[in-house]
Amino acid sequence: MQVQFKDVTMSYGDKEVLEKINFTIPEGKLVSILGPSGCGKSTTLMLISGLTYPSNGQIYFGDKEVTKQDAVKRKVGMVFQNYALYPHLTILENIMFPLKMEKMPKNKRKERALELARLVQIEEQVDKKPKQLSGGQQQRVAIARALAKEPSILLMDEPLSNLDARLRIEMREEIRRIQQETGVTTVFVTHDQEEALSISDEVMVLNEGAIQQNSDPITLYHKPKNRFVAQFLGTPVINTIKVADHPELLNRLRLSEIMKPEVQSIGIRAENIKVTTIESEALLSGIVNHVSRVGKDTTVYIEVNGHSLVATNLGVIPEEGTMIHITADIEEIHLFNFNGKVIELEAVK
Ligand SMILES: Nc1ncnc2c1ncn2[C@@H]1O[C@H](COP(=O)(O)OP(=O)(O)OP(=O)(O)O)[C@@H](O)[C@H]1O
Repeated sequence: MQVQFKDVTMSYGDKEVLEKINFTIPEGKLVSILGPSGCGKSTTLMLISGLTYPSNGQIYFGDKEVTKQDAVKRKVGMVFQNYALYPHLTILENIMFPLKMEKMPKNKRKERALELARLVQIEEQVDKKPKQLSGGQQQRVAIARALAKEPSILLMDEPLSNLDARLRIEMREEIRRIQQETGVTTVFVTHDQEEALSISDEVMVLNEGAIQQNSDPITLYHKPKNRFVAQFLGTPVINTIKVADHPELLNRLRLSEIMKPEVQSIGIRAENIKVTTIESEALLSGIVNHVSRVGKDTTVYIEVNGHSLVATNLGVIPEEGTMIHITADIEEIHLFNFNGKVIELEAVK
């Protein structure tokens, strides 16, 4: 089911949490809502579920307006961080529970629950109680239960937060597989950028009550629309260099005279910094402050006029204390204006 928000505002008392947001979640896709703590991710999910209603604006499921429709009628499935399984029921009974509420005949609901147990690969555990299962297995049960009623939309609120690092990676792949097998439109809330980028068809980045960008993961990473998105995605954090601190940059980037006053800072990701031996070709020159080697990864910290830049993919490993000249392909350099918005490269050519 397609979900659409039209000018949706949400306030708690005087506090405006979402301000006139507009987006469409296409049918059958997995869309992540990503953003820092308190940006309104869970609120957006609650508005989709119908557990809360917006202060203003409209919400549509397909062509039908559901803005003030009761949560039960919307038929959404929900999965939470804490699994919320019934401890006294077996795994099978947990999965069957929503079907029992719907008064589905017992043999049919057992058949459906077993089918879902197979889908989430928990069929060996169906006679156990939740506490006999690992966190990852319990989350599989919670997903099966949420899918039992064939929901119009599956909503997941930080479903992997309680799992350890390795299990998180395994379960996010599982969520992707289950979503693709069932084709259910899924909205996945997370504050973990890697999680969002790895499993989503589209990622919606929220901050301060506004959608910063809504794109597929590759576009989001390589073509951020503003400095917030550029800095929120990627490890290490993108290098941002203020033009005022390095006025030589504007000439070295060969920007047109019209554009020069527009550029407040530039961003270059650590993996896009390259070394050049030709000083005149360099964007900046600096002293290698520190070289850190962890396993296969080498991170180089370069001090340029009192500011530290990070490079991760230099090819050569420079010696600490030496001077190096650095550059980057023009396509990999992000130009930000004084409002933090990206200036499109086409505009400066
Ligand atoms: N029922 C409520 N009453 C008042 N304020 C609320 C209520 N629910 C949420 N808020 C506030 O709205 C803002 C957004 O909350 P929300 O839970 O949507 O954020 P979030 O992005 O999901 O954050 P987190 O990642 O920390 O869970 C926060 O400042 C929060 O304190």
